[in-house]
Amino acid sequence: MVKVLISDKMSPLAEQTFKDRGVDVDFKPGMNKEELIAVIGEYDGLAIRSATKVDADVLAAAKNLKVIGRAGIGVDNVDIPSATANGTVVMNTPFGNSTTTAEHAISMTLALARQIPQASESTHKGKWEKSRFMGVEVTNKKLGIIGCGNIGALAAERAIGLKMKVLAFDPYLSPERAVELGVKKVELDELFAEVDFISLHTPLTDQTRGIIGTEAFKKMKDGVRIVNCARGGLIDEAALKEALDSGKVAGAALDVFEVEPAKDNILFGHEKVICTPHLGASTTEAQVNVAVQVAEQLSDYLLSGGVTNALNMPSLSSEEAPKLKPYMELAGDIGGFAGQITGSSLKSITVEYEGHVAGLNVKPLTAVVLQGLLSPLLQSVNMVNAPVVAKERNIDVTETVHEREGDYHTLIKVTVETEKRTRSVSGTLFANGAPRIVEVNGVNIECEVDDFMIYAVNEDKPGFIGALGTILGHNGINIANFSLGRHPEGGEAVAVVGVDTEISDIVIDQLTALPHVLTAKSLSF
Ligand SMILES: NC(=O)C1=CN([C@@H]2O[C@H](COP(=O)(O)OP(=O)(O)OC[C@H]3O[C@@H](n4cnc5c(N)ncnc54)[C@H](O)[C@@H]3O)[C@@H](O)[C@H]2O)C=CC1
Ligand SMILES: O=C(O)CCC(=O)C(=O)O
Repeated sequence: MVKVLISDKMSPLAEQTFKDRGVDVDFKPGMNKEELIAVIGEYDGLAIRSATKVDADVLAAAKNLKVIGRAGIGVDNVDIPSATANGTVVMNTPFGNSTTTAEHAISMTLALARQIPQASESTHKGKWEKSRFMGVEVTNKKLGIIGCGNIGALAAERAIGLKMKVLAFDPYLSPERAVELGVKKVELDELFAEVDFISLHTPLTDQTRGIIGTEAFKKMKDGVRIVNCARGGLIDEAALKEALDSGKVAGAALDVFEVEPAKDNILFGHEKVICTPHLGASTTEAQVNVAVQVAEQLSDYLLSGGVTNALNMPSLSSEEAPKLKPYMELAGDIGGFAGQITGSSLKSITVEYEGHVAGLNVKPLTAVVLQGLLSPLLQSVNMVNAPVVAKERNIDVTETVHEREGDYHTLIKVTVETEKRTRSVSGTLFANGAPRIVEVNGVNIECEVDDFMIYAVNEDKPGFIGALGTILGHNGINIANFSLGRHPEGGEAVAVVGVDTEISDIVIDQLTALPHVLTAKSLSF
């Protein structure tokens, strides 16, 4: 039975959803790093919110961890490159809390405009300070949205409903989408120069870290108000304090902080700052959404191989997963075959899909081909990290889909180009779903894939098969399958032999020493 750990506070519906799906689940929120490291090895899945930090140390201990699910959007608390290297899929729930977070940003904007938290505190103290809390209207004011994705767009729509004029800076926002939303797409400097309110909605990345800092404040209108319900590191907090003290910024509403949990912060106690403790996603509705979604996504992956909302792997629905299963085996076999017969450094890999397979979701198959191909050459390659590993090594990967049927009703062909030459391996599935290799380097063959195999290329001259059988016999090696093919008579011939035991280097040397043998290799699957 697969086992999952929920290591952050989460709606009880997450635990219930796992149990309903037949997944063994432990709910242990509040563990420190050492406690997590001590137990993580037991689990196949990990469901988290933002408190659990899944760093390289945790992942190094996570020997069985196949999937991490973030019940929420931001995954900056997960070391995705280390997870990828570990073969661990990282998923989030990208829409479950977006409405709630957009509503929080709008609430913070209005609270900032009318100083509601400060006025509330003063009134509770019996001060009745009517003249101290003079506010500003938001109607007809300009709001600058930085990051106009899911939440930014929802916030923009709501601000337009409040009769604000919305400007948006987002390099990935298309002009058409801007028109559809009713926002003016602008460059960042124009946004800074024009707006009365700024609301941040980007992820925290190397490009967005400190996007609001000393230089940005210089470009803003005096009396600007800033709302951050995205991530703490987007604003340089020391620079914000200076801008608030100087009066450049009239107020800031912060849900997120550079260091969280924020128990101590230079902005705490500032009369122009209102704060919430990372409550952007904290509504009953959002927490039910993300808890159920994360439990469903993790269960799907662990039980059926379905991949939804993964950040480091192509998506694969639960309906597609069983259809792809036999192809996964075939793709791994073809990739493994091509990788083992390829000696020198890879320049490019082309994966072609023809016939039935071309109608399926081939992205995960390409990942498995790459895993098979790269595994003989590199250590620690898995289906999740194989595309990244190929890219890091400047290997061009091309995926081509031909809807037409060729000689086979379904075919995967892998062509590998190295510095020295080009090789290819093709395979099909028989009606019973059994994988068959049907072509190697342009030579038609037909062989099953056994655990141990010999691949030999020889000049097509009489006597080779007998000599090969003799060597294997003398070494006590039983032949399970034998497939032969050749280029036009007298050219190169290919022999692929399935055997019952692993082939030693000594046997390979004996085969290579045979007259007319050009190559002999031991393969294992
Ligand atoms: N306070 C809270 O509790 C919550 C905070 N969040 C935060 O909100 C962020 C946004 O969430 P979504 O809108 O769902 O993400 P999203 O991915 O839909 O949108 C992010 C947008 O930022 C844009 N972007 C990326 N780099 C940019 C840059 N350098 N400059 C300007 N725009 C850039 C992207 O093009 C994208 O459109 C999340 O990454 C998360 O950090 C999300 C949920 C709850
Ligand atoms: O889980 C939470 O409360 C925080 C949500 C959040 O920041 C996110 O989804 O990115």
